[in-house]
Amino acid sequence: MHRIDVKILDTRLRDNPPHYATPGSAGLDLRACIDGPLHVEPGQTTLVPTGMAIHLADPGLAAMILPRSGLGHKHGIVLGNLVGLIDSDYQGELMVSVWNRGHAAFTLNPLDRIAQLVVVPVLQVGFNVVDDFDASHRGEGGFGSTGKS
Ligand SMILES: O=c1ccn([C@H]2C[C@H](O)[C@@H](COP(=O)(O)OP(=O)(O)OP(=O)(O)O)O2)c(=O)[nH]1
Repeated sequence: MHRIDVKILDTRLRDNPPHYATPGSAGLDLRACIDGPLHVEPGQTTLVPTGMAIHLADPGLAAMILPRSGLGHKHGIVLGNLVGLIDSDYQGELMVSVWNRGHAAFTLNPLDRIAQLVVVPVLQVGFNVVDDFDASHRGEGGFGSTGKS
């Protein structure tokens, strides 16, 4: 198992340090470290602190912030950046861009679980600049080019 360093920046998280909800969870819940209720109006995007920082350190790792499916599906609460990408050398507080894409105002309360963090492996590659690629089956076809009768 990989182990990464975590800083708890908000003392309210000390009683509930980061842990996966179940042994099979892929996502670590991120909580809204806000001082009071925060109303997010339809169409509004607001940056919410999570009270924690991670340092992945290994360039072979990255983390992604993803929406919670229940919040997104039932309430339209998703991410203003769609996906947040956390670099392995980032050491600042994890921030969540909360976007209310729904039609009703939504209230976030302190320590609500607002998004989830997934740690993923990353391949760092070198780029060879070429004039032509080796032939491939697909070539340049895309955007629905397959499966036409
Ligand atoms: O949802 C997010 C997305 C990013 N970050 C942090 C971690 C990430 O490593 C850093 C930079 O993110 P990104 O590279 O996506 O931002 P940018 O807009 O390209 O700015 P920068 O010039 O800082 O790279 O911001 C978050 O806390 N939450």
